[in-house]
Amino acid sequence: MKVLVIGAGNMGLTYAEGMSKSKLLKKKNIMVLDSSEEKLKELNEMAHFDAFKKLEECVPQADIIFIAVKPYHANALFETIKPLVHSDQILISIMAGVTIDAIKTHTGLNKIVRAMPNLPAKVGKGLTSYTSSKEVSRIELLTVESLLDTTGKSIRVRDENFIDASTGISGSGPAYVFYFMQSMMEAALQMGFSKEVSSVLVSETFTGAVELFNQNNLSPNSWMDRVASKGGTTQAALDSMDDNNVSELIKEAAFAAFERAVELGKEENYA
Ligand SMILES: NC(=O)C1=CN([C@@H]2O[C@H](COP(=O)(O)OP(=O)(O)OC[C@H]3O[C@@H](n4cnc5c(N)ncnc54)[C@H](OP(=O)(O)O)[C@@H]3O)[C@@H](O)[C@H]2O)C=CC1
Ligand SMILES: O=C(O)[C@@H]1CCC=N1
Repeated sequence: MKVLVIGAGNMGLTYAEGMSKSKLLKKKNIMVLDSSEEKLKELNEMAHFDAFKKLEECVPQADIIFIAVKPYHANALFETIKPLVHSDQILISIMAGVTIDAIKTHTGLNKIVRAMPNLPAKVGKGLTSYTSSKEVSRIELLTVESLLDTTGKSIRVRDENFIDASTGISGSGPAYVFYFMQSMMEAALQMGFSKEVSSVLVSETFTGAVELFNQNNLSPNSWMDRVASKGGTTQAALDSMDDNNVSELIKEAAFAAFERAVELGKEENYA
């Protein structure tokens, strides 16, 4: 089996590296293509897969084509690969918003997997949701799943609406966590801690809290209760968040990402 990754940015390169480390595929069976000259130079220096510049040299020999370019590059790319593809190929897209129907129409392919990963894939802690067109067989889906799992965990969802929804939760979600971390680090700096100490205070707090959550069967609300003493410091912070409607604002933000994913799919030029 040969896999071609098109677009060697944050996510594409992460998947190519995940697949190569997993030993699922030999080096000669992982092909990576990027349009940027600078990126190609980097790719050529990496020993664990073959780098390509021209689509015609790699698209026809791929069994699985993994598309990891930005949505606004999708249409131009689809147009160029259309004459090079053949109906047995499976196309996996991780592009936000780009629908299975649009991919079918613009590439002529029918075996489509739409997936939504997230950036922790870079350290093997990614979460990828995926769904597929009916033309992808069960056995093919198992192969796809094993490829997605090379960067962390995967979850199969019922339909594309849940891909857009998971974009609002897990796909964009790491940025919400970083937003929270950034604010806490700024508060620590204002309290007089150095940058280094602020960073340790905040990152260890996040790591520890997530570890507690993962190792037990309690809801975040129950954990909040265990941190907060009646009339104490945590309650003062939680009251301040409630007074400022922070919970509702976070939900609104997640829905804004979800709605943007749906909207991107309708625009079809993904601008
Ligand atoms: N970043 C994230 O956290 C997540 C991203 N995604 C999705 O993943 C996709 C990729 O995002 P990300 O990795 O961040 O993007 P990047 O910009 O990091 O990577 C995309 C790469 O593709 C190259 N490229 C553009 N057009 C073509 C083309 N026609 N042929 C080959 N290569 C091309 C780009 O080159 P150049 O820079 O020269 O344009 C760039 O190197 C997006 O569609 C996004 O929606 C999904 C979940 C999470
Ligand atoms: O911001 C974006 O559109 C992409 C999809 C999810 C994360 N990054």
